[in-house]
Amino acid sequence: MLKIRKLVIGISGGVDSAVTSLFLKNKGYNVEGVFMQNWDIRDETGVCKSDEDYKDASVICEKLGIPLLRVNFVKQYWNEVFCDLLKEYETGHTPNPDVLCNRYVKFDAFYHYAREDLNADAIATGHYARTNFGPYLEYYKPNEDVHLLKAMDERKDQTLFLCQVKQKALRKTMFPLGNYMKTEVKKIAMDNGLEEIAKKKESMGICFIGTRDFPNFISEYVNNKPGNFIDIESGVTVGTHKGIHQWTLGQRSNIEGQPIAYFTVQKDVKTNNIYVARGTHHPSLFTDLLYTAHPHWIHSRPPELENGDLLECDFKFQHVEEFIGCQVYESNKGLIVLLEKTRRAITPGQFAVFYKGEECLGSAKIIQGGPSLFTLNCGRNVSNAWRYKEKLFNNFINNNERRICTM
Ligand SMILES: Nc1ncnc2c1ncn2[C@@H]1O[C@H](COP(=O)(O)OP(=O)(O)OP(=O)(O)O)[C@@H](O)[C@H]1O
Repeated sequence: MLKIRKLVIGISGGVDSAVTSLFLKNKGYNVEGVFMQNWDIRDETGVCKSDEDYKDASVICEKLGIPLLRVNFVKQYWNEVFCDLLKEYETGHTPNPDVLCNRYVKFDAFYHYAREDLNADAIATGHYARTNFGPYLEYYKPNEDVHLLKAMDERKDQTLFLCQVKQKALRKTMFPLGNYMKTEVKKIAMDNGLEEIAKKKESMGICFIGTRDFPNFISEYVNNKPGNFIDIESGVTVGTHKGIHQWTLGQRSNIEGQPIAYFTVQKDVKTNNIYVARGTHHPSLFTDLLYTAHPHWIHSRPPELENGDLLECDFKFQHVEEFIGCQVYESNKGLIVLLEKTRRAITPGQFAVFYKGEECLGSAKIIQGGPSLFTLNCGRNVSNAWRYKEKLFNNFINNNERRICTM
């Protein structure tokens, strides 16, 4: 067990951290709140959402009798999260800033600030996640590493966003909401004088965009480089666009003057061309293979990989989607992941997140999707195409080539 003389909680002004604070206060901890300011640019209406959230955080803390500090992490957010985001968009990828914000800001800058500047023994957040050290670190072991576990509320589970967090901070973090359903949390807030906070609209999407549409926002930071939309089947140019950073894989490409619904399939950074396909279920959008960069394992490298075997586990790369079984093979450039079923729009820049049962093992950034059903089917019938790909994969594994294969 960890002796806790002081605990610092991240208070965002939302219902989850409000109820987390209430729980901690009721348990008698010496609690101090920190509101992190990660972004200080006003949106086009002159509003800085951070000011409104800080006001709510102050109301919560006043009600619960918790001192609150407003701490500026704008520099860390800009350098570690936003610059990476711009770089990713410039190279045609679609990043996940929430994952990086957790890794570099909440579970690094904030953690170190709490530990070193505020002398806290541990931190707490309102994330829906669990660890094997327990919601209040009651099973903390000084000589053991911690495992990250899914939340009880599977719909709200936020382990996907915590998939790059480092051991050091995770070992000393409490997630008091891990065993609660979101509906229960809202009810607790309502029953404890936090009605206004409970009714507050949940923040959706990337916090700093404000009410602007995404293409307008991103064009303020990334230079437009016009290119063509090319029909992947016919090779015919069907329209033009202002830049590959404005489009993401699987997204409907609203091509001017085109009555047909086209969807983004592939981007070519060299030519700025975007390949599009007709219909949201077009086979060029589906693959069951992907390549990633080097992984980050939350606890330790899985024993299967240590032994040079395939790791069988579950995969997910978006919060809303279902888990899917997969086989993971490690190469010297990263991971090669073969999915049990095809998945739509495997998007470079997003994180492939791996689970075994209730445990989130870790994650790796997707570099590239494998050949699509459309590519495989060119000149072959479907079952032949599957056999062909299986052969490629098996050859690859059997030859134990320690390089990324380019199929
Ligand atoms: N600006 C912030 N300042 C301090 N802590 C924060 C801030 N933003 C998020 N957090 C912490 O991270 C947790 C998860 O935040 P996130 O925005 O991902 O989820 P959320 O469900 O909207 O949380 P909440 O309802 O508390 O706003 C919060 O509960 C809080 O503890």
